[in-house]
Amino acid sequence: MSSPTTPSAATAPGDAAPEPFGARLRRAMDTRGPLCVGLDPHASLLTAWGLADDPAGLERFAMTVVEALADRVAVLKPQSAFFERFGSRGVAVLERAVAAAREAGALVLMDAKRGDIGSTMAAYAATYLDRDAPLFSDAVTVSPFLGFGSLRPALAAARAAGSGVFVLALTSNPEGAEVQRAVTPDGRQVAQVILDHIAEENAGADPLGPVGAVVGATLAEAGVDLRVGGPLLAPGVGAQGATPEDLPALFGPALANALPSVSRDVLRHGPDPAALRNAAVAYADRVRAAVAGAGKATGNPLR
Ligand SMILES: O=C(O)c1cc(=O)[nH]c(=O)n1[C@@H]1O[C@H](COP(=O)(O)O)[C@@H](O)[C@H]1O
Repeated sequence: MSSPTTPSAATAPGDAAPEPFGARLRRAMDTRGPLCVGLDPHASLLTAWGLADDPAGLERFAMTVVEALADRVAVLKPQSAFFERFGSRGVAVLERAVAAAREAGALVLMDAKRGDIGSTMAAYAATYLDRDAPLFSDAVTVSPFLGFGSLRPALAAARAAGSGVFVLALTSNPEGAEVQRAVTPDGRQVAQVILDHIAEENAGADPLGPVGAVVGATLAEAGVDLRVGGPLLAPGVGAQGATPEDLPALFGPALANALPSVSRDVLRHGPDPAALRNAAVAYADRVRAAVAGAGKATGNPLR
């Protein structure tokens, strides 16, 4: 995570077709380190940073994080709710933060967790995955609990734009299990059904498909097959108790595609940009070491 690079550029010079998200993400993870930092402007963090809990404080917070980290972390993940709570002025800050982060070379994963019937999903897709939309992002989180098929408009829009979609599968919160671990009539867990759909979407993609899964780093065990051919966003590192060292046991043969995500445990180091950077670099280094250590232990290069 040392050398500032520009993996977010979706279109290669002289090439009209956008470069697929999976290729851009793989490059970003390899060059910058496999880490996502969440941009979650909690009211308590604004206060701790000496900022007012208002749109001006929000803008200062968001831009400080973007300026400190977007030229070196692989992925920045703004959590939309923390911006939406300020209404249109908060959404305007989100637009500026997304544009500035992409400009600085980070891939922006919009954490919006959208999910609805297909025709409404198409509007969400237009919001985040249309290249001309004010909130256009490199990827967006979506919820499959109205049925995986309801996500089709987002999956199609992502492919067309060279963007990605991260589908909730096994979330980091303990309450998720009652739905996600439920067993379907064919004997699979709901989470496995979702993961199987994702794998189908990514079939044949190299190095990574555009459809990721969200798998909480807090889980004691996976209990499902995580080899979906796409990235595995792993929130829950830091404030929710998971560590980079937990990742090899949880992800097993899918470890190379894991993208751990940390929000509060990096953000609490602000507003000093150097302290924010050091916290992110330390996490990226620990993830790299955990992945490399697992590769040595198994004789598998985990690539
Ligand atoms: O999709 C997510 O990012 C997500 C999925 C999940 O299972 N658990 C989870 O915590 N998240 C998000 O990841 C972030 C975690 O923040 P911290 O606990 O502060 O690191 C929040 O923005 C959550 O909304």
